Amino acid sequence: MQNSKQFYSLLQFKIGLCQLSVTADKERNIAHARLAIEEAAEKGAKLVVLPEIWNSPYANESFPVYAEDIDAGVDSSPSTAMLSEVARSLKITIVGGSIPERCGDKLYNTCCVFDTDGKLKAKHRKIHLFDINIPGKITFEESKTLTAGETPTVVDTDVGRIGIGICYDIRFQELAMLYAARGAHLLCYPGAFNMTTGPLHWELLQRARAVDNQLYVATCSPARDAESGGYVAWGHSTLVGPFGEVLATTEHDEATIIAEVDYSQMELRRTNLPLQKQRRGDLYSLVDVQRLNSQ
Ligand SMILES: NC(=O)CCC(=O)C(=O)O
Repeated sequence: MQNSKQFYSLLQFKIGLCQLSVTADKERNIAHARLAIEEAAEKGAKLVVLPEIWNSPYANESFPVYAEDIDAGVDSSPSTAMLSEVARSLKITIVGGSIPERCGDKLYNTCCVFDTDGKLKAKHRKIHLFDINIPGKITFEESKTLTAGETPTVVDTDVGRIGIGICYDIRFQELAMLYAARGAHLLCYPGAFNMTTGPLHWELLQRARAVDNQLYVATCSPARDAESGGYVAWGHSTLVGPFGEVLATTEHDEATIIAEVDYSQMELRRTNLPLQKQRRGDLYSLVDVQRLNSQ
């Protein structure tokens, strides 16, 4: 594995995926997320992942109301202040799901990663906005309120090199390939798939990203809320291993998954099936794909 031991200390560790219930009460959501993180850490998790949009309802009307100015510091961002504080006090790494972020006159769907000192290590703004129209089933346009991020995010942490995507980002295999090429061990996708595409695509996409790139994939969804009349999330937060195997998953209710990540499995699978060496870059490359797509 590329330069692995140079920057992270844990080859094997427990990951916690907190599939949280989310309400319209932001203060409650923050306190609730904190309790779930503490519970996961108590059970031994060294890395905790939260869902997409965990401090606010997932709705275009809510994003501007719940948005926080992350760059302006802890006073203007109670959600990230909590994440930073809890990461520092528990000495864990947190992939902080996502929250609506305000920056100037723009809004983003943003994931913050905190290290064991509580420092903000990375900020990923969702690159591919979720604009979908399946008549009679689901219509949603994130682009009505949100702006797309411009930067892929790979971050070195105590628990390995992590590539970050948010929900719809998982549909774009080139992003995962780029992360793998940059030496990521684990891809984390906080995500809130829906009741139409979720049953068919959610697990399929995770397993595809994992097996194609021979690395770990972790996803974390909000728990399903079918009563409030808002967006209904599919749930099913999951950890997939580098052989495409589902290592841990759950249904749609609130739950915390604790599961084991072991990077030696990546080495094993890459030895079993040396895809990176066998790839015929002389016959095809991402540059060719981009060129053909734009013709
Ligand atoms: N929040 C999202 O990006 C949802 C993505 C989704 O449901 C899909 O089908 O893709």
